[in-house]
Amino acid sequence: AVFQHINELTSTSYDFIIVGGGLAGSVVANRLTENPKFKVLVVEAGPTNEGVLNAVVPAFEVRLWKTAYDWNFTTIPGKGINNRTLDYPRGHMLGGCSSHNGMFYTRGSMDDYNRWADVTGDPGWSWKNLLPYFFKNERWSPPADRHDTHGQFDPSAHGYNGMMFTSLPGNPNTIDDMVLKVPSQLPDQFPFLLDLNAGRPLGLGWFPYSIGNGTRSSAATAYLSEKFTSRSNLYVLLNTKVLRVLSVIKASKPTFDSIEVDGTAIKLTASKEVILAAGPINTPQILLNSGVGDRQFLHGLGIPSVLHLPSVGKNLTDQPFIVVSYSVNSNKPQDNLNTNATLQALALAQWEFNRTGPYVNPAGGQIAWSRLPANSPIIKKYGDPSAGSNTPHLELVPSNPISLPSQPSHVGGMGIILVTPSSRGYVSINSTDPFGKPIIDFGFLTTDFDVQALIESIKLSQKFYKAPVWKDYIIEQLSPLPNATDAELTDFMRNTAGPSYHAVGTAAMSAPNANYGVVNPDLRVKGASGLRIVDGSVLPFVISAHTQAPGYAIAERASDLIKSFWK
Ligand SMILES: Cc1cc2nc3c(=O)[nH]c(=O)nc-3n(C[C@H](O)[C@H](O)[C@H](O)COP(=O)(O)OP(=O)(O)OC[C@H]3O[C@@H](n4cnc5c(N)ncnc54)[C@H](O)[C@@H]3O)c2cc1C
Repeated sequence: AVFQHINELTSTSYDFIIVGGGLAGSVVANRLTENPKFKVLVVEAGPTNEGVLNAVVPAFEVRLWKTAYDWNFTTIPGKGINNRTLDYPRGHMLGGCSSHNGMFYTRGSMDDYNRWADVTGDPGWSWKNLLPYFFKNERWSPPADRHDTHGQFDPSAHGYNGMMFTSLPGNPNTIDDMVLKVPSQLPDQFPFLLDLNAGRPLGLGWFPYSIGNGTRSSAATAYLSEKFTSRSNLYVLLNTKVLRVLSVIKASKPTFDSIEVDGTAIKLTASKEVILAAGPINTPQILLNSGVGDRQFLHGLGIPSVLHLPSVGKNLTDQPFIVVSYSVNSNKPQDNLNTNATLQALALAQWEFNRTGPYVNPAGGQIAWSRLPANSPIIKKYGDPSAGSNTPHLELVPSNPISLPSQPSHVGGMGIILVTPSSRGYVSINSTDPFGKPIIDFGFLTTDFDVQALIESIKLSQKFYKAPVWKDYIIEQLSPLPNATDAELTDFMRNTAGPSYHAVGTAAMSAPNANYGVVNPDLRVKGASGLRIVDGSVLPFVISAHTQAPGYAIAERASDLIKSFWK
């Protein structure tokens, strides 16, 4: 059942308590309660996703930012980005970020997973062994407009019986045909790639969204719909913030068995495990508030140390994002959608009528993923942070033209992500107050590799728009200026780079005998009992893609690990 307030709970003791009903927490809650013997409580700080139109209409995702459905984080001034602070939205509702993300559904490269298996010594995290878990998550479905998708994906790379809908873009974008001509005109830089999720994402192709029947599919809609929350062993408590995880010492180890929540002295207990799934920003914050982290640091703040784990909150990774913009010739009505209220009303009416039209696409239809060449002087000089030769360094997403009141013509261009950054940051706290805002610094552009690779990406995007197909479309490059020097491009990036919202790594997995890391490959916290972490914070490296698909695979596998541990 779903409860709005802690006073509604009829019991304070459970087998498992899951902290955070976000992407991973929803999956684990669903899978654990497949076993009727497990009594599971999910505690989610935010409200329900149900009935929230902006979490349903794919194109409305950004309308949830800076609302009560968002944690509204802000980073501290970043050294590599000219001391700018950045807004950092995170989903504050059932489904977590999966209820308000961009819905790109990308797995990354097989190398990403194989490196992770190597580093942790657990082959279960390899590409081959995780594939069944991707399939358990994915239910491939027709696009909203039911267009013929032949030649737009590889059927063997997808799951058809999983929990969450995925589909190719469901409404034509005005630049689709031009983008798709680039591979034949510039085959060396941008070869056509049939499927970006088949393990070797190098080239240009269509990408899927977590959308089914023209609506957002999220961890909440897929794993915590009424069909599942009506299970008699599943309890979902909303609007309740967890402040700390609590332990007792057993056999000289901290054994976690309960949680402290906002606004009540009631302690909720877990006889088997507390599972932290609060996401890569909040999970380390809760750990630090609970005395799990670097002992000396916590001592300095006046927090009694429960478990000395210096890696908590370290290794924060996200991928820097920049935009190269152009003025473009565009005369399609759809390109005025962002400013024309009549078109917007029509688009919403169409969506409401039969879940089709421009509002079924949150963004573009294709991605070009590219790798710096093996003989690149950047790699020679600074090393290669990627996981291997199947792995892209750069993601280029050609963007649909929009009309801007400040510009006489439409504006289009390229969103660029450095998917394999070598910069790292941290999440921390600066007081004993569990309600305090976390300190967040991504360390963006603090390594030479990142700066140089992004300079390269701008040049690559310029090559992209040199393909003959763009001749009548591109008017001029607006920003950065087309003839900018490398020094000017560096300034441009430091002044404009933002996040991709793909935070990971702050409670990283490592081999059981490693002298760093927060969890073992089975996701149990090192040196403790009764505490597991299942969310994006356990990723040791960011995947060379967007992070929701790996999040689902982690949570699906974690559920099996937990089930077999308690068999
Ligand atoms: C704006 C945005 C756009 C994105 N776009 C994409 C995309 O297009 N494609 C993609 O693949 N990925 C995207 N992502 C990333 C992806 O959504 C995340 O990687 C993924 O959701 C992380 O899952 P998680 O389980 O680690 O955390 P979350 O999904 O963030 O779940 C954490 C949950 O814990 C809850 N919580 C936190 N603290 C507490 C507490 N103290 N007490 C109780 N509950 C708590 C939160 O409210 C939340 O529900 C995007 C993310 C954002 C923010």
